Amino acid sequence: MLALGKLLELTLAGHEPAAKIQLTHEGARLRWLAEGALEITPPAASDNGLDLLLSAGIHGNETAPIELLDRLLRGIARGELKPRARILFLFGNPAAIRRGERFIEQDINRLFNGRHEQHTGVEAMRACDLEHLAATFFNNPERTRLHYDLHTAIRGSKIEQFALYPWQEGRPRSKRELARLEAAGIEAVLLHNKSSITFSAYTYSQLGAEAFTLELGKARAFGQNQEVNLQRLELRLQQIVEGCEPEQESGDLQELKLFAVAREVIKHSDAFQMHLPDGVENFSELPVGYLLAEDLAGMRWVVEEQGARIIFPNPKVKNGLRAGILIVPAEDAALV
Ligand SMILES: O=C(O)CCC(=O)N[C@@H](CCC(=O)O)C(=O)O
Ligand SMILES: [Zn+2]
Repeated sequence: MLALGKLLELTLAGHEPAAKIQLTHEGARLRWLAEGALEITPPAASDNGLDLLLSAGIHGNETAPIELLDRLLRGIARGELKPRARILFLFGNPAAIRRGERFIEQDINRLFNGRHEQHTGVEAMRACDLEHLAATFFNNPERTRLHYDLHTAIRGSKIEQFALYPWQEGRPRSKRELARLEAAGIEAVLLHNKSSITFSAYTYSQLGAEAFTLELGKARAFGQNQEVNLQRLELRLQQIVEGCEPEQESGDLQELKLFAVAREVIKHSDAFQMHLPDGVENFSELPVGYLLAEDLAGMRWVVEEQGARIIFPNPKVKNGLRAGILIVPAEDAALV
């Protein structure tokens, strides 16, 4: 196998490879760009015009997606997977991956769309670097641009694998991309309804990519991801890499559940309290009238929406950040 196929090993060791460029027997080029960043260029004659950004480890303890990207990259470096797309592999937060922690100083997935400029430290610098790497990769608007930012969640979930679809004023959602996610085993999609400061929101709104955050199960340490079943996603990613996806069968998205954001719960102060049991799962339903959270000055979040569910409840986030999202089923999402 080509040594650059061991990007994860290099990243975990904090090593820079001696040779930055290597070629497979078939002529695909692997180029190391920076820590945790490797670009694949297919032979010109096979290039199908897709630019595919695959990122994982934006949160350092979310290891199942990191292992998945490692397998894909090794397959390419061994010549078993023959890429027809340009690909950028990114391990998002190397310092946090090495420690096995969500972040070192602050959540890097709240520092995109320029937010890093207001901060200092390891995550702010890395978010700036990731924006540049992604912008340089997606620099040709004539090519098709697709970004999957792969995550696992802090807690268990009633719906194990789901996607979050960023928002941009006036931009329609792609039915084709939703069908692709459905074929990859994704069970539900949450449609954001305002701009955000996550990595996928940046590539979607600033770089014109179709972009998704994918939540794939519960976060566990390296080597302990047997319960995270990534088979369908892995197969679909292999097919996208090789440009051999089966024709999109269904147009009706029968199996895919769509949700919309009803409200984001923002933690304003240290007085913030969330009234949920410790082990509550993502997508748990909450009845109308339920007192979900309280904060200073008598601020209260009471559920008013029929069919409301909670995802990502986390009262430990820093003040000013999202401590949970109240979602509702979305029936009439505009898709093209
Ligand atoms: O499990 C949790 O509480 C958080 C899981 C997670 O990291 N989710 C992403 C979602 C990003 C998005 O909204 O697209 C995050 O919070 O960064
Ligand atoms: Zn995450």
